[in-house]
Order: sequence, then structure tokens, then C-alpha cells
Amino acid sequence: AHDYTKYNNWATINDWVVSISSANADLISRQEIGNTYEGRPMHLLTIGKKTGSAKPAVFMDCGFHAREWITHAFCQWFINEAVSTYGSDPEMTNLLDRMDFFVLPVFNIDGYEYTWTNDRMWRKTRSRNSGSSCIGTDPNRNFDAGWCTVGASSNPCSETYCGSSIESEIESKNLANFIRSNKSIIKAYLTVHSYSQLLLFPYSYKYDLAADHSELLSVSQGAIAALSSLYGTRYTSGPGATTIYLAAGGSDDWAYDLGVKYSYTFELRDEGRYGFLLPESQIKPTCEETMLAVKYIASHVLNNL
Ligand SMILES: Nc1ncc(C[C@H](C[SeH])C(=O)O)cc1Cl
Ligand SMILES: [Zn+2]
Ligand SMILES: [Zn+2]
Ligand SMILES: [Zn+2]
Ligand SMILES: [Zn+2]
Ligand SMILES: [Zn+2]
Repeated sequence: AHDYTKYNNWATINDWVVSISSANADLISRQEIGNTYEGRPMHLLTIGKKTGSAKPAVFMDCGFHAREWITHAFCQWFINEAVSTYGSDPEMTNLLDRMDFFVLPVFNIDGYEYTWTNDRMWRKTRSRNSGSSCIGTDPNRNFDAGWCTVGASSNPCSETYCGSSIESEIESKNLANFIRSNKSIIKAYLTVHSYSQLLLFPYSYKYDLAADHSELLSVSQGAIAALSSLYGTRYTSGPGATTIYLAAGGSDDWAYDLGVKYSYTFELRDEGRYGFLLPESQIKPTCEETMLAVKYIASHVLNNL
């Protein structure tokens, strides 16, 4: 059965998505933004008080990379925390009254399933590459942001294969279409990865500073200070190119260039001791501290509309 303090497989997550949205119809609505390569529905949940009019929104996705299991757990944790603390936590209540959160709990569903059935360390999608026996594209190299110029490979056998073209992956296309269609209300894009304990912002595809660099930096510093206040977990924040590596085709850079100003990539726990195999005992602390960072960013967005 579904458990927020355990890693749940996709079938369990998908059943939970249906049940939590049905049980909280006043705060959650569910929609499909398309299917994956292998035909699984990509369910997007909209979290927020129904007002009848469009509200400014934060878009958050988890599970870009299949092996980064703590991220799937975080999106589930976030959704539960939001509906559970609405009405009691003043900050969350204010956020959900005045904004919406679009949450995509699992972006790369096919890959996630594959980590349960075949290879725990799988990263990419599971699409077939013509002319190669190697499978999958790195979805975080597949977006229209300096596509395939640096920090990505045009070899289908590479873990950072950029794909046959921009948005070659149906999952990328589905996400990009949704964000393009809603860009007038989407004020922030948060994409959750692991591991390294970093809060990254544009650009990763070039060393040039973003136009909003100073604000993105100061908000990231506030966010990681909030995160650290709970258990002392230390994060580093900065532009992707200098903070992690120069790499093109990422969804955060793409969203930023589309006009979504507050665009961040989280790299959750840990720093390498367990890496992608973070023990279930760390799900609760990791998720609780990350909640503080996400709420910090969302509150900043709300105060600066
Ligand atoms: N724009 C980006 N933002 C963040 C990252 C780091 C993640 C960490 Se798993 C990745 O390598 O895809 C990579 C890129 Cl290309
Ligand atoms: Zn459905
Ligand atoms: Zn990742
Ligand atoms: Zn990572
Ligand atoms: Zn909590
Ligand atoms: Zn602020």
C-alpha cells in the first residue's frame, strides 16, 4: 500500500494520484498531459483553492531521471503536505489560496518502472533509438536550450544523449506543450533531481549570467538557508554552469528563456555516501527540509507578482 516514507512503484503512485485527488476535490484536480513512450498516462495534479479564475502558478516536476528515487518521494510528500496543512499552516494556506501548484509527480515513468524491474541505476527515457541497440534519451538534455552544444552527447549509447532532435521525447513534448500553453500564469518552474545538495538556476548551457541573476541568487540563498534551518543540511546554490557543470538542453534553462523567471533545479540529498540509493529512513527528513525551500521560493514569487 502507498506509504509516504517508502519508495513506491509507479502502479502504487498512480493509484495514489487518483485517490488523493478524488478525496480532496476542493484542493486538487487531476489531468493527463499526454502519455509516455510506452503508453503510460502522465498525470498532472493542480493543487490550490478553487477560485474559478486562473491564479498565478508554480510548476514542479519530479522523476526526470529514473534512478533519482528521492525526487518521486518528494513530489508525493509535497502534495500530501499541502492538503494536510492547508487551514493550519498560515504560509501554506496563503499560498494555496492565492496560487496554484502544478505538480507532475513522475515525468519519466517508463524509466522509473525500469529501475524497479531491470536496472536500478537507469537514468534516461526508454525510447528506441533507430540505428542503435542503445535505448533512451537524457530528457534533461532534450530541451531547446543550446540543444546538444555542450555537456551532452549525440551518441545514443551515452547517458547524456540529447536525443534525435529538440523535444524528440514524447515526455519532453508533453511537458513543454503544457508549459507553453500556460506560460502566462506559470511564474516559477522547479525541477527536482538528486543527488548533491544543490539549488541550481540558469544558465547551465553557457557561462553568461542570467538577466535576473542577482534575484535568482538571493532567492536561492534564502531558500537553502530555510532548508538548512531544520536539520542543518548544507546546500550550495548558483548558476548550473559554474556550480555543477556546463551542459545544454535542460528544462530549467528552457523554461527561463521562455519567460518563467524563477526557474530552479534542485539536487536533493545526499552528497555521495548513498547517492541515488538514499535509504528510506532519510525520506522524511529530506522531504521536510525541502518543503521549507519550496515554500520560501513560492512565497517570494507571491510577494513579487
Ligand atoms: N540545465 C541543467 N540543469 C541542471 C542539470 C543537472 C542535472 C542533475 Se541529475 C542533470 O545533469 O541533468 C543539468 C542541466 Cl543541462
Ligand atoms: Zn488518468
Ligand atoms: Zn537528474
Ligand atoms: Zn543529479
Ligand atoms: Zn511536515
Ligand atoms: Zn523573497
